[in-house]
Amino acid sequence: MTAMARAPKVHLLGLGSMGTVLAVNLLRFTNAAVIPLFRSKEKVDRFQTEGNSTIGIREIYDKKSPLFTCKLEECECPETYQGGPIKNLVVTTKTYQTKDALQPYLPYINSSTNLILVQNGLGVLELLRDEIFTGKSSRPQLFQGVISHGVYLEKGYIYNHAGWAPMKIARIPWEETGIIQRKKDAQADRAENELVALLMEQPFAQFFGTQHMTYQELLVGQLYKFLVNACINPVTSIMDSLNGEIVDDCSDIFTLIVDECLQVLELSYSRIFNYEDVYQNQKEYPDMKVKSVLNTEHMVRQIIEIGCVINAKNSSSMRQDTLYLRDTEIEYINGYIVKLASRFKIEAKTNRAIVSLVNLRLGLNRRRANVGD
Ligand SMILES: NC(=O)C1=CN([C@@H]2O[C@H](COP(=O)(O)OP(=O)(O)OC[C@H]3O[C@@H](n4cnc5c(N)ncnc54)[C@H](OP(=O)(O)O)[C@@H]3O)[C@@H](O)[C@H]2O)C=CC1
Ligand SMILES: CC(C)(CO)C(=O)C(=O)O
Repeated sequence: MTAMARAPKVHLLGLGSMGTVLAVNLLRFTNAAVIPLFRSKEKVDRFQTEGNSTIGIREIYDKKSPLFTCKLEECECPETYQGGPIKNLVVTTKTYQTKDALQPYLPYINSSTNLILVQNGLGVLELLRDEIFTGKSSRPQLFQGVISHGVYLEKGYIYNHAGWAPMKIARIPWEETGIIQRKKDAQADRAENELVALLMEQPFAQFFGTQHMTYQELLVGQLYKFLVNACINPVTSIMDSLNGEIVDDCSDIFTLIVDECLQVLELSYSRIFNYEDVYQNQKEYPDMKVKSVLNTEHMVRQIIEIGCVINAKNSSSMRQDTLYLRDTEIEYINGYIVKLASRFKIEAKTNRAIVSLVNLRLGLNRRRANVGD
């Protein structure tokens, strides 16, 4: 039986920018049922009454594109959820919201649940392993989505899809020892796993740009995307700018940030940075370029291209947080480098300064909102 025939149910935790772009595209291009899990009954009621249970995406990267809207037939929150075990769970909350958001649904997540994290940054895997899913036998099937689409709120439940870029997906191993996967491991997921099959189903995969791969390939993509976020997100927040506005003058600060991040990441992800030396020409494993991709000069060019050119009209997710006076993901991005560096007994002064400046920007915005400027 194909995924199309079964109409998979996808529960979605985090109906914000990323959640909405995924939900709208899943509903447009597959037969999946998407069920958002809201924070509270009050949020469900507001969505149903003020929002008429409708979400929308305006693809502003394509001037001719109409507004795509979808009505969500079912939605839940911790007070109302009475369903059985959850089969497919997409987590699109901010990283720092993950633990609280998952907590009410833990009784419904088991070893048959497919749980995919679609988030920026690093550090959530450790959180899930050490603080949430501590019992090994009941851990869900875990996947990661590394997403480069740029999306921000227009108003209500309508979001602007400002930059189109692919989403890479792979199974995450729960243990460090499993980080190098064989090509046939990924092929098995594509054939047998409902969530992977759904996300790779055509025409969804083509329109949304999903690419499925082994974990080590995803990890290179994740570190790459991490470097994009370590530059674009804090710098646009500190400067309070759209991504495209900093295009001409950002390469110096980006070089400082990337150089320091790479020094620290190389220490922690040595198996990935040494992959080419060990696995080159081993047919069971994918060929992968690491050192020619994850180096400062190449990355700074790529970050400017993805962050400031393709996503020129985007207001980064961290800048959105500082504008709406919400906590930011800085501890899972530049702050993660600071913590990792201290584990290796080295200093990460540039990233430490970046963390302080983002916190200063958020503090200043909150103060202005409270006492005026
Ligand atoms: N926006 C972008 O362009 C991109 C974002 N990303 C990454 O994707 C992830 C999501 O970001 P983004 O979509 O921008 O974030 P948003 O803030 O737009 O969305 C997060 C959503 O999670 C919901 N949420 C938070 N806590 C809970 C909870 N306890 N229960 C239920 N829902 C909850 C929020 O609802 P509530 O209103 O109740 O707080 C909100 O709707 C982040 O890691 C981000 O870095 C990646 C690429 C691009
Ligand atoms: C789209 C991009 C790269 C930059 O805006 C992003 O990931 C974000 O805003 O968090």
